[in-house]
Amino acid sequence: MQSDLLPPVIRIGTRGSPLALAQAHAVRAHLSALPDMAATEIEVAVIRTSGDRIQDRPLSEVGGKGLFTKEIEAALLSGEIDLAVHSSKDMPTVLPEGLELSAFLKREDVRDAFLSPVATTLRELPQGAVLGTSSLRRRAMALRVRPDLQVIDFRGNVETRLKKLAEGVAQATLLAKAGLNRLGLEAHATSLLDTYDFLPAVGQGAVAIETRIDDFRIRERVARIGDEATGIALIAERAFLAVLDGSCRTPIGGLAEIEGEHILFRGMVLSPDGRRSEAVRLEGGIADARAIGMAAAEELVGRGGRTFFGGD
Ligand SMILES: NCc1[nH]cc(CCC(=O)O)c1CC(=O)O
Repeated sequence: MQSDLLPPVIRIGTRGSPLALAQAHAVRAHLSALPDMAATEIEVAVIRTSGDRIQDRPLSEVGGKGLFTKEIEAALLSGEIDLAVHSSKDMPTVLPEGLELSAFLKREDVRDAFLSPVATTLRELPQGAVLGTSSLRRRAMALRVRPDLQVIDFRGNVETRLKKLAEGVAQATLLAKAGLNRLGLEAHATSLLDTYDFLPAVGQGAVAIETRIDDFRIRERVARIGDEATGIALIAERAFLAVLDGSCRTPIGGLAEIEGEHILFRGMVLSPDGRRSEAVRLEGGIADARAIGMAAAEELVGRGGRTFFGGD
């Protein structure tokens, strides 16, 4: 079984933000607990991405999701690193040839958190209050229930956004509860948004592990630390997103919930101002996860037609 042996050192590639590092270290801890990893040293290698460099423009204008993954995926393909750890929600649906998402850690809280020094919930914010968020989905979802809010762009990592909120740049912001939890900052959440009012982003709360498809030794280890229900949910959600992704400027929410052999999928597309929205809900068996995600998206495309997807 010589060929199954790992090199003495393997490298995990990640972005350098505190959240990304926390996620990479969580994967490292899971891997090093595997019985046959005792003799392998696992390093965490920080890779700076274009998304980290571009700080002055809204990301939706400069090219979206791939910006946070391009350099990391190049390092993975070249063998500089052996696996990459990402927030699933930041991953494009199409990966470079030769790479795959082999596993997901057990999903954290999927909900968005509401953070504000002046109100307990989104609904209780004063009339015309300023909400800081750079997410098209959060903007549209918030405006759907509070059309009076003034939404301003709020870039930067989680800590930067908390600082801006403390400085009064905005009266409220929205952040993934999962990210706050992983950073030990959960006490900053004022309240949590119910997924029935406010659908999370596809993949929210799930840490993805990307590997080279032909690297069987690494894939086999990574598969052993993956959570099966999370993987099934992500198949449905990413299939949903892949059908809709034609327009990455469309606000989209999507969530699959797994209960034993059963899957419940809910999805929504919105106009950027939140005035129009279309929701879908489909359920079935987990074996049909991909088909359910795709069917949900096709249903929305059929109903929304040109209104939401690139039409005028
Ligand atoms: N876009 C940044 C990003 N990517 C993943 C998370 C949170 C962690 C997760 O969803 O797993 C965040 C921060 C946020 O949206 O609050």
